[in-house]
Amino acid sequence: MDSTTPLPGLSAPPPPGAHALSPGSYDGRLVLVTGGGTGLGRAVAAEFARLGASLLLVSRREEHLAPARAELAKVPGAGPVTSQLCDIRDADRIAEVFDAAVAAHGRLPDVLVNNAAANFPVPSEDMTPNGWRAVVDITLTGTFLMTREFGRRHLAEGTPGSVIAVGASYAWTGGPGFAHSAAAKAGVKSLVESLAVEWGPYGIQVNGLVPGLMPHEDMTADIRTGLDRAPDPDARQPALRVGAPRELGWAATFLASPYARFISGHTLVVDGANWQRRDLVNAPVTPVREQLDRGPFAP
Ligand SMILES: CCCCCCCCCCC/C=C/C(=O)SCCNC(=O)CCNC(=O)[C@H](O)C(C)(C)COP(=O)(O)OP(=O)(O)OC[C@H]1O[C@@H](n2cnc3c(N)ncnc32)[C@H](O)[C@@H]1OP(=O)(O)O
Ligand SMILES: NC(=O)C1=CN([C@@H]2O[C@H](COP(=O)(O)OP(=O)(O)OC[C@H]3O[C@@H](n4cnc5c(N)ncnc54)[C@H](OP(=O)(O)O)[C@@H]3O)[C@@H](O)[C@H]2O)C=CC1
Repeated sequence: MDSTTPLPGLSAPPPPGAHALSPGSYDGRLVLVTGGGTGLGRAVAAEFARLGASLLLVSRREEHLAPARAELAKVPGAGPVTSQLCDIRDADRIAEVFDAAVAAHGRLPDVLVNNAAANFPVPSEDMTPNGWRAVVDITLTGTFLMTREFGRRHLAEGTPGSVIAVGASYAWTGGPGFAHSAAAKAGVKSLVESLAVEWGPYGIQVNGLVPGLMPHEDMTADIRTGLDRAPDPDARQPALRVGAPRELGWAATFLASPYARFISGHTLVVDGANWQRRDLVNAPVTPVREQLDRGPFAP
């Protein structure tokens, strides 16, 4: 390969509609996806549906859930798709969601995908206590409350289950400009490790799943604006491309499958090695305030 030949990077994923596991692998299984109405949650739900799963989508806004329900019900091979409105910070409402799952689907969810999270870019010195609380309560406490209810129900019934918690790689590295979310995701990673040991004896597997940069049309405006400031996102990744949401879905369907039953307490990163990236000569530091176009700090 001479210096003029373009580098291949990591190959493009198989096309939408392809699946890694056999058709019908999830027939008769119920998968609950929080935040399943938008973005990566909807993409993960679609891959379970393609393999025959029934779905229960959970989030706060019907305008997110209704179109997703309609779209996912049309996936060839999908089981019934229902949804429940719920703020995952509300433990009482979460209990009602599990009651509704049994009423609608005749079974507890076999798989819980904790995908819902909250995030906005902000320099830490500007962050309000309420802004911190909103992100940590949704991302960490909400994940705990959903997982606790899933575990309690299965322990009471003596049935097995699989939990996946969607994380972010700044759980390991810290996330300048996203300190609340990074701290919460570090908590999620730790929670996975604790619960995998606590509940393994009861047949409940608990794993983390971390997407790399996977742009999608539902990204919040301020994250989208931040990304738009950096042209050619593909060239900024070691894979020479960003991730496709379906790649997270394929990883999730593997992690909750019988082939991954001995994997528990693990956090799988699907990011083409982006979080491992280190340069001998780093790019100059741009302070977070400057990245976010903020003027000098004014207390
Ligand atoms: C430098 C930019 C680079 C960008 C490129 C990198 C991208 C990497 C991203 C990697 C990881 C991604 C992780 C994700 O989690 S993405 C998921 C994002 N999705 C969501 O957040 C869901 C939708 N979001 C929300 O609903 C809201 O943002 C919120 C989380 C705040 C919802 O909570 P709640 O309904 O309780 O919120 P309130 O409206 O009552 O607000 C609570 C306090 O938070 C303050 N707030 C809210 N939004 C913002 C904002 N955009 N900026 C600053 N502060 C905000 C709000 O003011 C409240 O605080 P106060 O009462 O003190 O005012
Ligand atoms: N996209 C990316 O590149 C990356 C994403 N991630 C992670 O992937 C996951 C999905 O992110 P993404 O799809 O991009 O983001 P989205 O903003 O599309 O999804 C967030 C979802 O969470 C739901 N949600 C937020 N707050 C609550 C709440 N209190 N109760 C119930 N549901 C709630 C929202 O639905 P509603 O508003 O209806 O409540 C929405 O569907 C998150 O865990 C995120 O941290 C990590 C790294 C990179």
